[in-house]
Order: sequence, then C-alpha cells, then structure tokens
Amino acid sequence: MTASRKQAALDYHALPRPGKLGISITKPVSGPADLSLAYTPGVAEPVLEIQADPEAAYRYTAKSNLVAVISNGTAVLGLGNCGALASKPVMEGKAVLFKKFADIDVFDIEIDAAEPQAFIDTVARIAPTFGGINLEDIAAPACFEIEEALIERCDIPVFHDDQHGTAIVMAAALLNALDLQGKRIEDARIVCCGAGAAGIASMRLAIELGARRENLWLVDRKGVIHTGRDDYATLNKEKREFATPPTERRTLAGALAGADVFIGVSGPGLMKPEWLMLMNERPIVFALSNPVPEILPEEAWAVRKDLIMATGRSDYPNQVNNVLCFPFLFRGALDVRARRITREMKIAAVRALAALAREPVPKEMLEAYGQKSLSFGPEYIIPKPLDPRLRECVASAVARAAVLSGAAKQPYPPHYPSQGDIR
Ligand SMILES: NC(=O)C1=CN([C@@H]2O[C@H](COP(=O)(O)OP(=O)(O)OC[C@H]3O[C@@H](n4cnc5c(N)ncnc54)[C@H](OP(=O)(O)O)[C@@H]3O)[C@@H](O)[C@H]2O)C=CC1
Ligand SMILES: CC(=O)C(=O)O
Ligand SMILES: [Mg+2]
Repeated sequence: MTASRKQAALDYHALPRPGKLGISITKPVSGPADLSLAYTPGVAEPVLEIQADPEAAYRYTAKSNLVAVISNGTAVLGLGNCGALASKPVMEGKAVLFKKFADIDVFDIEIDAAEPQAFIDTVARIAPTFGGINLEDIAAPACFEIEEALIERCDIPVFHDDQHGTAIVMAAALLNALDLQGKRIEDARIVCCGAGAAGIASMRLAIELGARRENLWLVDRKGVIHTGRDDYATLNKEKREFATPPTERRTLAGALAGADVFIGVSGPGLMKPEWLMLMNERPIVFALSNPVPEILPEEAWAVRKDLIMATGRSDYPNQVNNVLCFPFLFRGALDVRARRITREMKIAAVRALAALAREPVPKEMLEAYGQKSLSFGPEYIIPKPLDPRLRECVASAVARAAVLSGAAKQPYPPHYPSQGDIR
C-alpha cells in the first residue's frame, strides 16, 4: 500500500470518531412515561413473558435481527495470528457490511481465548443474546472443532464465514468461470493452495457440486498433501480427507502442471507468474488471499491472456469475497428463523449468486462502479457487492431452502418474492 493510502485507511478508522460503528435507539425515550416503559417498571413485563416462553425474546427484544460476529484473532485475513484485539477493525468491518447490505444489527465480539474449549464455552454462554452467530478469522484446524461444537450447543444458526461464506462465493464464481472456459467441474483438475478454513470448505463444496476427489490437489506450507508425506500421521483429519496417493509432484508448481483451476486461500505472492504457463489452456486463477493475493492480476495477465482471474479485493474485476454471501445468507436465515444453516441453504446461495451474474446489470450498479457496461463474461463472473439485487435474490433462495429442508421455524416470509413452489 502506498503511504497515502495507508494514511487514508488509518484516518478513515480514526476520524471523526474512532471505529466504524455506533448503537442507535429504536424506541422513543423522551420523557418519564417513555422511561417507565423502556426501563422500570415497564421492562418487567417482557422479562416475565420471556421467562414463561423463551421464543417471546424474538418479539420483545432485538434478538431476531442481531448477529454476533465473533473472532479470537488467530487468522485475521491473511495476516495470521494478530490476536483478539487487533482483529476488531475487521469484525467492525463485517458488522458494517451486515448492516449496509442486509440491515442486520451486529455486535462484534473479540474473545481472548486461543484454546478452542475456552472459546466454545464463552460463545455458548453469550449465544442467548443473538439470532445468529458468524464466526470469523479463526485459524484451522481449531475452527472446525469450534464450529461443530457450537452448532451442537446453540439453537441458533452458527456459521464460520471463512469456511462456508468463502466456499459459497468461490463455488458460484467457479461454476460460471468453468462455463465460460468451456470446461466441466466433473473434469476439472483443481489445485488449492491453503488447507485451512477456506481451503478445506471450498474443496468440500466443490465435491458437492460435482468435482472429483481424485482431481483435487491440496497444498499447505509443506507442499502437496499426499499419503506418503513424512508428517502424514500427524496431519489433521481435514487435511487427510484430501490427501492424494503418494506422488513425486510435491510442490505447488508440481501440482499446477496440467491443472485447470488454481484457488489461492493461503498467503501473499505464493503463485509465481511463470507457473501459470504450467496450467492447461484456458485456466482459472482465483487468488483470494487478503489483503495481498497469491498473484496480482497484472502479473498474471502479463504471462497469459486466456485465463479468468479473480481476487478477494474490491479494486479488481471479479471480487470473490465472502461479503457476497454472509449478509444475505443470514438475512434469509433470520427471516425464517432457521435453526441452523443446512447444506441445502448453502447450495441455494451458490446457485442464486451464479445465476445473478448472468442477468442484465441495472443502471444504478453501473453508476456505483463508474462503468458504462458490464455483462456476464471473463471480467464479470460473479455479482459485485454493491448490487442492490443481492439481498432479495440470495436471501429468498436461502429462505426457501431453509423452509423446504425443514430448518425453518417460521414460514417463507410474505414480503419475499414468490418462488413458484413456495410463498
Ligand atoms: N476472498 C475471501 O473471501 C477470503 C479469503 N481468505 C483468505 O484465505 C487465506 C486463508 O484464510 P483461512 O483459511 O481463514 O486461514 P487458515 O489459517 O485457516 O489457513 C491458512 C492456510 O494457508 C496455508 N498457508 C499459509 N502460508 C502458506 C504457504 N507459504 N504455502 C502454502 N500454504 C500456506 C496454511 O498452511 P499450513 O496448514 O501448513 O499452516 C493453511 O493451510 C487468507 O489470506 C484469507 O485472507 C479467507 C476467507 C475469505
Ligand atoms: C474476506 C475474509 O473473510 C478474509 O480474508 O478472511
Ligand atoms: Mg475472514
């Protein structure tokens, strides 16, 4: 980042008041009569209602539209283990996106607990406050154990954004990119650099969508994950799930020979431009690490012109970033009061995002991005975050899937668009 951009980023966060969020009051509090309703004695009435029936909390408190964005700061973007406090700007940022794009209120919570059990117990104890929990920037492999335990212990949706939000957006973009490159997911050889939260979930979802396990190559700091590796016995079970048979192709460059797709969810600058030449014709390169991708688009374009390129950033075309998922997925889940986020809801989000990119782009979006035209193609494989259609499109698909998969406690909302088979 240039010195002036760095200063602009710091000023944005510091001025005119520190941070990016505040709290607003939703009821009149202008005189003693209001006070006697908002506080004592009136407040005792909803307390007693909720004590008698916990579901009444959705009627009398902010719970129904309140999500916790929770981190322990162990994998902050691609910056690594920065600690709970230093993760706060990112968590406030996620809160801003929830509010801006889906009108969901968020408390960001940074928990100083690197030990999974301490983290799990803390989150489980504060869960009653919220309608949903978005886990963020928690490093693998602890993130898998943490999410599993919290889904089990909480009666509200728990969703690890870096796993599933990333996987959903990556999958939607991948389906579209493969189509444009004239390839099928069933045949595609996919190399994923990064075998953490985002990498494991992305590969699991790719399989759900038709990718063949034997075509997937997962790479971590020590290279290709294969059953002949010295440290195989000590690898976590999520990495072992994707281990290839013993191979001599043990480096990222080795894995890339003859690959159709590169997915980077690891760290900055790990993909060398010359390695792109090892890939098959018409390759797909998703360099998704933030803030600095595995390879910059200008470096990739300098080497070959037949690729489709995406990053996680807002300043290049094709932003494959979980912001395209979490606000809208939670909107749909909260609106039908889903108990959990099911496989069906995730796949519905993938399909909705992929389909929206193929629709004509509204004028207001072109204006927002200062572009004259934008249509489905190599530089537009996935909708853009400021697209006003995302909320209705993704939330309604998720809500429908929640209702049809039996996860919803409430019917499909009357104000949502009719989906033909559901109202
Ligand atoms: N665009 C988007 O929407 C998103 C992007 N991301 C990005 O993905 C990256 C990973 O995030 P996340 O999965 O949450 O983090 P994790 O800490 O869970 O996983 C990081 C993974 O990257 C691997 N890795 C790190 N350095 C290297 C290297 N030099 N060579 C090979 N592999 C390496 C690690 O290997 P090992 O297991 O050996 O330690 C680990 O498997 C971050 O940069 C993040 O910004 C994440 C979520 C969303
Ligand atoms: C986008 C995001 O969640 C990440 O890079 O961690
Ligand atoms: Mg994240």
